[in-house]
Amino acid sequence: MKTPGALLEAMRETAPLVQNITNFVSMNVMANVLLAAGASPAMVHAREEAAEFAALASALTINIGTLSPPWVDAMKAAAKTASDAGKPWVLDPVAVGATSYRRQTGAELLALRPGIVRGNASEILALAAEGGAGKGVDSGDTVQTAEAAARAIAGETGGVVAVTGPEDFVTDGARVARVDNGHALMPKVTALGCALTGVVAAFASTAEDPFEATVAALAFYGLAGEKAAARAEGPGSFAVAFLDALATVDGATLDAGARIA
Ligand SMILES: Nc1ncnc2c1ncn2[C@@H]1O[C@H](COP(=O)(O)OP(=O)(O)O)[C@@H](O)[C@H]1O
Ligand SMILES: Cc1ncsc1CCOP(=O)(O)O
Ligand SMILES: [Mg+2]
Repeated sequence: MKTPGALLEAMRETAPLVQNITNFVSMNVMANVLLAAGASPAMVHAREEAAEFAALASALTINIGTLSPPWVDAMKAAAKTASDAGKPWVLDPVAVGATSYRRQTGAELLALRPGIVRGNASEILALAAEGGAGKGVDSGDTVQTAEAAARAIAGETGGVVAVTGPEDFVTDGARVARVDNGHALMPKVTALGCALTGVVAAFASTAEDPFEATVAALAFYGLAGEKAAARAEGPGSFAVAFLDALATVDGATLDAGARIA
């Protein structure tokens, strides 16, 4: 078993190319977060090229935050290419419970068996068809309430499911972990969940075990949030300090600061 810090260093050594089919809100934030963390982001979503690009990338993220039919076609084609090539793809089911179109698309993407799903508690509940009290993109449920839903999704996909919030929960159906890093300012900056999904993909692209990769990515991200909050006066200065912290946290710092149970 590798430590979270070793997985961070391994990711940085290759600076993996992470393709993101993501929402308009998140594109800039996510690209900057991935660069600061040590990966190489590319936002490529056109139906005409998304699958071709997925063959080049080391990992793929699919985010339904601002979906529309041509994008969903591209998501499915890219997901299939990544799966066929044995590359990790991570689903971020943004606001999946809000509308019937999102519920249907979420179910179709889940049927393509993402290696990792990362969402907030309301999204994981809705993706498992267990309701959820989401308010648009924001969670209205506790992480604990969504643990059974996460296990059910992992059983369905054979992959890893991460539920994020004040304390994150990760399962692959057999193993479970809880990550207690993070700060309450994180949900006050838009797209930090989306950007986290990219960081999870980056870790997964260079780790052998997607469960360990997910846990390490969550601890890294949460620890950077804690370090940024110590310097911030509010969400604005936090957002800037967070990028700096992502670039500054190294393997040894991560192993010393990770709170994983
Ligand atoms: N109240 C909180 N305290 C500490 N960390 C949090 C809190 N809420 C969210 N986080 C962290 O923020 C990051 C994004 O998670 P989350 O807000 O659940 O995603 P989303 O933006 O998709 O809803 C994760 O690293 C999570 O651990
Ligand atoms: C505000 C908003 N609206 C559609 S997608 C999006 C961004 C959601 O980002 P996150 O899930 O990381 O909070
Ligand atoms: Mg989100």
